[in-house]
Amino acid sequence: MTEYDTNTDEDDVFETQRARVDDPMRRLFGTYGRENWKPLTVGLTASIFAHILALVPPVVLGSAIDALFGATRTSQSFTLPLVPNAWIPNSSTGQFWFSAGVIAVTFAGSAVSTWIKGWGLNEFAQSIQHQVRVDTYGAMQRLDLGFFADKQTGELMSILNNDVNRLEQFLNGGLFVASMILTTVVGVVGFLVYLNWQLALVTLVTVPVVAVFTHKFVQRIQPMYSEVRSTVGRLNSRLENNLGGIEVIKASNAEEYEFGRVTDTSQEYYDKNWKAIKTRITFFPGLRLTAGIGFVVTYIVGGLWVFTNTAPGPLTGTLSAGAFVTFVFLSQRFIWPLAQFGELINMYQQAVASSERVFGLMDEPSTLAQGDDAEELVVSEGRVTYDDVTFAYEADETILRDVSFDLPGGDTLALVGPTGAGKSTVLKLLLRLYDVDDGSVEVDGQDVRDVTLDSLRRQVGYVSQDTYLFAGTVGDNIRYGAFDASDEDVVAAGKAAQAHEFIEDLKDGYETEVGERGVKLSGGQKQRVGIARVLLQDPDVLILDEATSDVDTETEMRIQESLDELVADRTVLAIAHRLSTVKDADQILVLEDGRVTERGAHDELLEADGVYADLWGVQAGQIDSIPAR
Ligand SMILES: Nc1ncnc2c1ncn2[C@@H]1O[C@H](COP(=O)(O)OP(=O)(O)OP(=O)(O)O)[C@@H](O)[C@H]1O
Repeated sequence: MTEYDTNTDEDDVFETQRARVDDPMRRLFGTYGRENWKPLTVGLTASIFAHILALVPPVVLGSAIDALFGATRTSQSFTLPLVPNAWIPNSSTGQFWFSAGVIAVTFAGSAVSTWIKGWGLNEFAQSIQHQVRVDTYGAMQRLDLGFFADKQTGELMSILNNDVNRLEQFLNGGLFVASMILTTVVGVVGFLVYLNWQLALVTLVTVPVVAVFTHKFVQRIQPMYSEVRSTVGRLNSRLENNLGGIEVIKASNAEEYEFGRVTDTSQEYYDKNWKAIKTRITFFPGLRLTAGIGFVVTYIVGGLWVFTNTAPGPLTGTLSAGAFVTFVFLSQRFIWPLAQFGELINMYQQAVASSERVFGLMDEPSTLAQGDDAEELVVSEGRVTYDDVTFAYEADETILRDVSFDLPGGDTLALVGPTGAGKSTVLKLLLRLYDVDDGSVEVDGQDVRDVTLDSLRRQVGYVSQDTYLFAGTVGDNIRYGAFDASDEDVVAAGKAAQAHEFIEDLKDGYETEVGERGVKLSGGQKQRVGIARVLLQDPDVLILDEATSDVDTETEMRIQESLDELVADRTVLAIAHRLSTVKDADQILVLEDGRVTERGAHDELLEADGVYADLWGVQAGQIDSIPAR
């Protein structure tokens, strides 16, 4: 019995998703199974065939003992169940070679069938695994950011990995075990009853013992596995957090502290797992003992029967030596499949839980679904209009209230305001990462909710404060989003973003790997790669979340130059931290607690002597802190 999977079922954060799925196994087989019925049929047929063939040698041996190897061999002719007598040679020597041939052919047939079974069931399970994973990822990728804000990456990864893999395990291993149980138990028990129903009853005495023993074992070990699974979860998140925060650990000189925490969590896993292992390793000897008792009882009863030539106790009739040998051999064959029954039930339950999570995620509705009548966004001028926009992330916590502005094409809007005022939120609504609760956001008179997401995001570019780079080359990262761009275009974008020089200085130029999340580049370099990326996309409207991070004066200048190149001739909405961006903006909007409290051009706002004048004073170094108002 294998150790069960290491995913947590308890405290399931996907409770809501799971609850909405009815009969997930029917859906799994109905949707994905149906498409892959050919390898399934081939695999199951071959599996059943292989198991039946494996039962043949003991049967042939039994017949051979009675007809060929005993002292009385002339009195009984060699026969085989289901084989016409006409096929069997008349002479004893012929019969001997015939029986040897049948056994050899059976083994060869069993080997070929096992190979075909392996091919069929693996092909079936792997194809479904692939299709389910890709479909789940596709569905997940379409969800809005609110969903991702609520769920941890590790939790979603566990669906895409553990749950999908668990389905594969069930579809391959589970179906194999099911076919084995069915064929072997039905085949063996049927044949034993056919051979001698009375001795069969004696042999089958072990069946309830195996069933009870297995049931008790599963009952005991299940909670232990649950504990193991949750400690694995804790260990994983500890390691994930530590590796992600390795810089902070080093900078805070917390290596020893973290080493201790990892050691404790790992020790906890060790203890729980060892407890489960101790129980698990008693199961197999216990099963062997039960099988042994069955063997001994069958041997004694059957042996006495043959030995004394009289039916022992209340039993009646005769038993030949050959039937006895077949009996003893076959009686061992159904113990193991029976013991696997508990495992099968367990695998099935796990597969149900996994497919509920997988399908639940697939069915998660996106609140940003695009309507069937969504049209392409056609940008002519690039005018951006917010009309009384109200928005909340959580139902009862309004973040933006009645935000309105009208930004003519080609103009720049600077959003300023204290931290948490809602500046980023305003911009996210233009990209339609979230939908407004009230009011509207329009580009050239088209509501962003009425256009296709694809056309919107193609024409509205976004430079974030912290450029996310994907593992890959610098060139790949610049090309991201404009995948067909030529090498020349990529270099031109690099040059325009003032990034060409440093890229050329890298080991392999544009082919240099940037490492995970671009760790091999500095903050300023990453930003310029991000700007080159957006330059290549050439959007009409640009969202700019300026970085606050301190960079040296030269980098600052370079970034400014690349930004100048970027914002030229585009409509720009910026969260501005650079004095120049704010000062030169056509409109400045001061946001406080989700409301627009001041608006106008730089000089007008300075004159008004409000919050903006204070913010400006602090930034420009004219005053030390914002005075209380
Ligand atoms: N995904 C989210 N779910 C719930 N609340 C959020 C989410 N994102 C932001 N908020 C909240 O919305 C408010 C506005 O956040 P926002 O990021 O728009 O502010 P900001 O003005 O851009 O701040 P900063 O200048 O610090 O970046 C904050 O109170 C924040 O806690």
